[in-house]
Amino acid sequence: MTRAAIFGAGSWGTAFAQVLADAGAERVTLWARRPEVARQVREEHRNPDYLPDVELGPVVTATADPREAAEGADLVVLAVPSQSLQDNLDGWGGHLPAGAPVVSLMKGIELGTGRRMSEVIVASGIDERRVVVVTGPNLSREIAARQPAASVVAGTDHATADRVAAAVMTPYFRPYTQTDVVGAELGGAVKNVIALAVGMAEGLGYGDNTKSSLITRGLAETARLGQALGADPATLMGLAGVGDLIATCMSPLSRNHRVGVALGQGRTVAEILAVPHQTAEGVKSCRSVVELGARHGVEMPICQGVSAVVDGSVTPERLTGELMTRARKHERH
Ligand SMILES: NC(=O)c1ccc[n+]([C@@H]2O[C@H](COP(=O)([O-])OP(=O)(O)OC[C@H]3O[C@@H](n4cnc5c(N)ncnc54)[C@H](O)[C@@H]3O)[C@@H](O)[C@H]2O)c1
Ligand SMILES: O=P(O)(O)OC[C@H](O)CO
Repeated sequence: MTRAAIFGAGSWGTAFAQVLADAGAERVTLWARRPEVARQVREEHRNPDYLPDVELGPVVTATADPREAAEGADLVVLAVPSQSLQDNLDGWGGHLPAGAPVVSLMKGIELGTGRRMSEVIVASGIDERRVVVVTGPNLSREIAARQPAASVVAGTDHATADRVAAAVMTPYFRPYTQTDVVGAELGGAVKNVIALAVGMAEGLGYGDNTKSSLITRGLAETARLGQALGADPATLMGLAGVGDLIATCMSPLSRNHRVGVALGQGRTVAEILAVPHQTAEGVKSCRSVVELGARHGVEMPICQGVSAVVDGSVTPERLTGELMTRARKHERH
């Protein structure tokens, strides 16, 4: 039976704790940065800041001490904001148990380096074969409500991915194993940026034709980046690509979608982020995705446009005009 340590007690870390518990884990320990969150999970079996309506079972506990969280764990899960991963690993990476699979739930690209989260983890000294990525159309509130969903469990070592898949399978959470870590991570990171664009379209008052066009052309950008980085195109046609893109772009539960709507309604990033909110990875990763694309000669006009709106150099209205008046081209190019 699994003894899991989850680093990051936000929406997804907490919902994933419930998945592991429902899949039969013996113990799930959440590491929370704030002692108050750890106390509430431990004593009240709730995480009011992130999943207020969810009662966590007795198997789920929490601590603010990373050493205590990691002690005796045979499965490690990382669920902190992507841009904080390196700092976090610098702080407590040394406590992670040797040999345990390390699961990344994060969907972002590191600013400045263009690294995927698995690359950050491997660079910290963890063997690549231990690293597994769980990604797909998995909005935390729906998973926490035990609504059926499928997911991708990707690892370069299939046996490790399969072990993780077995540890998370429940009647409402269906994992599919994969060995294409690059495609799985790119799908998860780029869809957040496209969801910002789709949200902007909604905020501007546009309808489903506009959103569908952005989703489809966003997928074309993701596929081009994937091809340049060696991803399997089939991965991006699966749950980690199309699946997550649809869920994130269309759902009012998506934080990226919601930030996009606010931008489309004319609010600035500074105004939106001034209100305490949960992580919308696309706000930071839009720039790193564009830089990664540029480094590999990949044209990503929607991501570039989103990045320009986020940095305040273009308005969503102007971006619409710019995207619609680009030179005509063949659909496959
Ligand atoms: N929420 C979802 O539906 C969902 C689903 C799949 C994947 N993800 C991905 O999971 C990752 C985590 O997202 P989330 O939804 O749990 O975010 P969240 O904003 O709900 O929670 C983030 C957690 O990290 C903590 N945190 C913030 N800054 C930190 C720092 N510098 N160091 C350590 N901890 C810090 C917060 O206090 C919080 O506990 C993201 O990469 C996200 O894209 C989220
Ligand atoms: O709320 P978002 O926009 O971070 O999206 C959550 C998940 O990644 C959806 O699969």
